[in-house]
Amino acid sequence: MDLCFMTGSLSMDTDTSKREALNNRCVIQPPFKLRTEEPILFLKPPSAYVREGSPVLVPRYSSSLHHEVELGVVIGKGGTAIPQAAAMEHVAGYALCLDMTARDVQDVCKAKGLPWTRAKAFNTSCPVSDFIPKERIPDPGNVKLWLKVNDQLRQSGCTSQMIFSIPYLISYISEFITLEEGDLILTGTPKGVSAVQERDELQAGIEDVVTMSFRVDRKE
Ligand SMILES: CC(=O)CC(=O)C(=O)O
Ligand SMILES: [Mg+2]
Repeated sequence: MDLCFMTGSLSMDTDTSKREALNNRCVIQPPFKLRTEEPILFLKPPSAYVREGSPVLVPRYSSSLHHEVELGVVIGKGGTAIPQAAAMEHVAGYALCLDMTARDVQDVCKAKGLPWTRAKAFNTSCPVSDFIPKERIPDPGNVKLWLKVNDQLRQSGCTSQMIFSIPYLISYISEFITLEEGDLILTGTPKGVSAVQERDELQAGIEDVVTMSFRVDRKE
């Protein structure tokens, strides 16, 4: 998997009418001003990926590392300006992902109008499961995700609550960033994000499709 695109800021919502209205729009229209209802995007580099067996590291500069469980969409066929109608043809499959976020740092960045790179893109900030072939999730817009910390359920939600559908996100991003095979798009997290501590055990899953676990450690 290559670059990791993240969609953020309240990416899941329970207001169906708002969701439907947004998903019917796919092209950025001039003037090129970010509308608040557009997805907020940020990037994670390949060094953010971490696989089971290796720990998630709390950055030295953070005292509030949060978990965000998310469905990741793996691009199989690249493209530019992909129409929503064709978007799913570009999907190879999925991965269960955690968008680990240094919330204290993100709050400072938000207050100062700075980018979220230090809060979201540090080493091990993107734990990922094994690749899940597309056929194993026939309806990615309606799967349940969960996350436990030390066996306590913290997050439980359904991708039907996403504000932005997967075809919309692929179309939206590819308008200005060419998507490439292996890119991973994280689609937003359900409610319940909370802080983790050194030595915590994180477990997450997608229904009966996949589970994964990670231990939290502090960078020496
Ligand atoms: C405020 C955030 O960190 C947004 C985000 O990443 C999300 O999944 O929502
Ligand atoms: Mg997130």
